[in-house]
Amino acid sequence: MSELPPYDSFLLVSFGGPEGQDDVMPFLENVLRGKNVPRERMLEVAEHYKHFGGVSPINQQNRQLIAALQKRFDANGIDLPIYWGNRNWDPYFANTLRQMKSDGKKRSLAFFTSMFSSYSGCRQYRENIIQAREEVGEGAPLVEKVRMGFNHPGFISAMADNVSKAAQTIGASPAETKVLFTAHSIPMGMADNCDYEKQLQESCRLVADASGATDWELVYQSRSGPPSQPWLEPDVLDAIAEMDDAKKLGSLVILPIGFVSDHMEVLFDLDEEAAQLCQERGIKMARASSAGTHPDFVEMICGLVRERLGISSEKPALGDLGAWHDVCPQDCCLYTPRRPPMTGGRPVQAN
Ligand SMILES: C=CC1=C(C)c2cc3[nH]c(cc4nc(cc5[nH]c(cc1n2)c(C)c5CCC(=O)O)C(CCC(=O)O)=C4C)c(C)c3C=C
Ligand SMILES: [Fe+2]
Ligand SMILES: [Fe+2]
Repeated sequence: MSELPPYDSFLLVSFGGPEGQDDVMPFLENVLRGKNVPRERMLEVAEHYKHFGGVSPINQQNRQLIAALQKRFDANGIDLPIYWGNRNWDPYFANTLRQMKSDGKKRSLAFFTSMFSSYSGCRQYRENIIQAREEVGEGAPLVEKVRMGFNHPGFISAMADNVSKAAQTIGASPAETKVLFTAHSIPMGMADNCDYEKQLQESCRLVADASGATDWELVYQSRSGPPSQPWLEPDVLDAIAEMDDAKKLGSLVILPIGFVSDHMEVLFDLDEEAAQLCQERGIKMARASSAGTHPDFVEMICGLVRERLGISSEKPALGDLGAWHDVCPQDCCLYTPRRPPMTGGRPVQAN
């Protein structure tokens, strides 16, 4: 068996987003290809993007993350050039891998901008990368992801810090307010085959402990399936209304723990819809920032890279689940939709 080349590059693997009005529909066509999502939902989401000028904040946030990472790589003596590729918008994976090949890169460590394991956040990215490597052909670099960081002390402290800062803006401590953690809802057929909910529950519990929050719940947002298909619940808006009906909510902090930066879904579903609902009901609401470029989060990514480079032998993880696997098992994050997708890659392993 031939020996693997050493890691020579770092790849930020992300989702991508439109950069103007004309990009919105082609972007959404990319996102929803092969997914059982009604056309009306796609048009509804298109309106959210158009409402913000057709520009998703995600690409700019990824540029900022790369800039912050570059500084931390330099300070930590990590000598890997940083590349960036997306699933749904420019720069697409195949173009990035082509560039890496022409720069002579052979083996890359990748960070996926999803903190929790699911088909979309894990396996689908690995399939996308296999497909992109096939497109690039011989000499395309190998890509290996670092482990999931949902219980890493750096992620937990960044999230706890953001909860505390948000609570402060409404004159409370985390212990004095209700805290809702939100994550992207996914179809039950997807949730059944991965550890998404288990990791989310653990992460929320750890952030609550670290911030001193005692009254908290995990809820979901951005559901996109047809009404006939079960997705993870409760929805954030339903949860707020139900809780407030049961016992008047004085104040509320919402942390989108399932998103690593303040995406359009966060801006629309939380800063517009949830904020409006809270205003109507007289609930003091503060939305905590997602991880973004929080120094502890950036340091966490550096730590995950250092582990894989062998610079550090520690694998920090809080709570009960331990450090997640470096290499995904064969059946990791499979998705068997109730209705087969129209298109899509064959199930493959990319580690
Ligand atoms: C079948 C499942 C999903 C559908 C349908 C879906 C539609 C959809 N999603 C976005 C925007 C984003 N989705 C993101 C992440 C994400 N999406 C799903 C599942 C479906 N999305 C999952 C499981 C995840 C991973 C969650 C996570 O851990 O981050 C993101 C964030 C991407 C990132 O930060 O890299 C966005 C943005 C749209 C617009 C959409 C269409 C209606
Ligand atoms: Fe999504
Ligand atoms: Fe996985």
